[in-house]
Amino acid sequence: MGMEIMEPNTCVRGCCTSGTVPLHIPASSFSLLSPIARGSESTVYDARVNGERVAAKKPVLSTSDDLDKFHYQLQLLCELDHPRLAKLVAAHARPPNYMFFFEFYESRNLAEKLHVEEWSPSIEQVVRIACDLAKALQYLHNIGIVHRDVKPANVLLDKTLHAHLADFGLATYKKDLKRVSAENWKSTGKPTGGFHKRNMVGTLIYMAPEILRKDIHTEKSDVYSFAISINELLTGVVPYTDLRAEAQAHTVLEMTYTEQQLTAAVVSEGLRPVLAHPDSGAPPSLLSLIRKCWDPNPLSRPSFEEIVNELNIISKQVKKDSTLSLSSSLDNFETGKTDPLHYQESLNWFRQGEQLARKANSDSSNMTLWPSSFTDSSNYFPTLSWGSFATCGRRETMEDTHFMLPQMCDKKDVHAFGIFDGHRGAAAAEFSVRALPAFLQNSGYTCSPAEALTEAFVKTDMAFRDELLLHRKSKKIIQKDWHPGCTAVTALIVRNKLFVANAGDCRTILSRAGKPFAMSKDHVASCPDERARVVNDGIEVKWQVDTWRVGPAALQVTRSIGDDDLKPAVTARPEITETSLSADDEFLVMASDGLWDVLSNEDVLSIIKDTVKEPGMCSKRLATEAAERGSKDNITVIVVFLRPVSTAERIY
Ligand SMILES: Nc1ncnc2c1ncn2[C@@H]1O[C@H](COP(=O)(O)OP(=O)(O)OP(=O)(O)O)[C@@H](O)[C@H]1O
Ligand SMILES: [Mn+2]
Ligand SMILES: [Mn+2]
Repeated sequence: MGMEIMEPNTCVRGCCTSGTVPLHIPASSFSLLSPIARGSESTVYDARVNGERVAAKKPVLSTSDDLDKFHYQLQLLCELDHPRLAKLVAAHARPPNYMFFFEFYESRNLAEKLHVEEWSPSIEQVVRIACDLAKALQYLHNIGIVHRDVKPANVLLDKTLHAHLADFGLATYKKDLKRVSAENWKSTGKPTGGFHKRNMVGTLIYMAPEILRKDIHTEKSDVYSFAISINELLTGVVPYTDLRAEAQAHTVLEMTYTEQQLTAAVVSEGLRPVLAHPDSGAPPSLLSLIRKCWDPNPLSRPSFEEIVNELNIISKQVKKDSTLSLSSSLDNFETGKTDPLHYQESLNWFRQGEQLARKANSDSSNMTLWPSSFTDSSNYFPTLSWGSFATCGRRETMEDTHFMLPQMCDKKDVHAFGIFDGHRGAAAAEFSVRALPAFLQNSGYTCSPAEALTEAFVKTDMAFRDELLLHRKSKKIIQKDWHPGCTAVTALIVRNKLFVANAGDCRTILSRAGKPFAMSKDHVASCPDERARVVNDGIEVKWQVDTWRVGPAALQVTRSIGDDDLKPAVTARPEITETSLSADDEFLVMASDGLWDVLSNEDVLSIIKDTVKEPGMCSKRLATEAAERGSKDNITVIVVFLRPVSTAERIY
């Protein structure tokens, strides 16, 4: 910044000196613009010094103790010179203005980057930031300084996303800490209350157990905070707040730990934040390093010298892996876009489901789908005609999908129909519409129709979630907290038997002797049984806005395919109903909730009664009616006539 130094370059007391940093720049050379951050002990401003952008940190100085601290910090800052530390470029250390001026780091602090911007760094970026931080701390420790406030909010990122450790408000020479403690022990035989207050500093969730136990801060306490911070960087989750994580964090939330309870759990029960999952793509060596660094025993934690060495090895490994996986993922990936932000949309989920379906059905030649032993023999056989209609309605995007497989596998008495209603995107619905019929067929060679339906739902759900995980790992999906799902209903007719499998709030009804006969029940959180089941499986159900909703995602349905943030409570296991068809059964209507939101079962029957008896026309008429009655959702309808429709009836 090439600033002129005015001699003597000292603070007002003469205790701080520097050969390179001007310590009393004239008031005319700087201006404070807007505040960036307001802490309890200081305010940080966006500022200019000689026209250049800097961050001005103006401490609150209300007591002489505060003034002493300012001088202590300035002395310390004047000694620092390392590229991975926030750089002091000037100071004003004379009344009436006491201020530090730092080089400005454009990409904000790591906490904001993660939790406000929802940045999801690649493993390479994580390792690089970990290296930056470790080097900064290694340097500090080598010159006898402990930082005592290592946390993402004190890690500043520059334009290139390199990290700079900042905030030396609590940094101190180790020798000073030792001296304080020795004095205290000598005079009273025991640390005093005031001593506790002064020394138990930092931010609770990043504090090592020994600090929580009110021991002296050592280099190894910084190592602990470093580990908590790096894990936060890997997971994107603020320590102890993850609603979705199981086990440990769960208990924290459910019991709404107070600070005291959290302290007790960290100190005596060894509670730690949930470690990043290996599926996140984090190399096991990095995870094991984090675990070593947050060991309860400070002496078992590695030093920063060891950490830097280990990170260098990990970094090389990660670079090698990423060049390998990049080339292979490009091979497999045929769509044109290369911007990772668009991967998620450009993934073709229909094709993903289809490819899987092909794999599932590789060796099924000369096997029979549901031999007659699976269904009772009866003289009645329905005569089918079918049609469908699907509309986006007032929504901008279509997240419903459906399939119709009459005469499945060329069996003229086996038919399957299904509707999927996607939420949080169409991915799950697109995947399932291709995968589920394939799984159904595959299980149909060995299982009963009801078992095959259950298997098809469960396997589709698992396959979809595996697929998601895979793409998250390969970074084709980088959006955090994207947990697409879909509800699903499938009707399977095997000879004279009708089986309906349902998970969610699509619905299937039968017109039986002129009356609606429900073949499925809506799985929504407003249904007490379902609500109790979900709560029992560990996910909270709360009344929000207008209805009962499940988990942080505030889902209304209680069963679905996908939604991996709510598994296993929001199960993909369908409820299955079965019935024997007879001459009383006129038609079957299946539809997504866009229809049922505004039409009752009775409405649907009476509309069909008034419509030309052609299933495609009936479906369209129902959807149009629902749209006219104000449905705001996507609407998909399948109508299947189960009896021959006379020409007269057809024309109406
Ligand atoms: N050099 C800088 N460039 C850009 N932003 C900065 C810089 N220094 C500080 N900030 C911003 O101001 C925030 C507060 O800075 P700092 O941590 O130094 O202050 P503090 O008052 O000690 O905060 P606290 O004690 O609450 O952690 C940082 O998290 C960062 O967002
Ligand atoms: Mn800070
Ligand atoms: Mn601070």
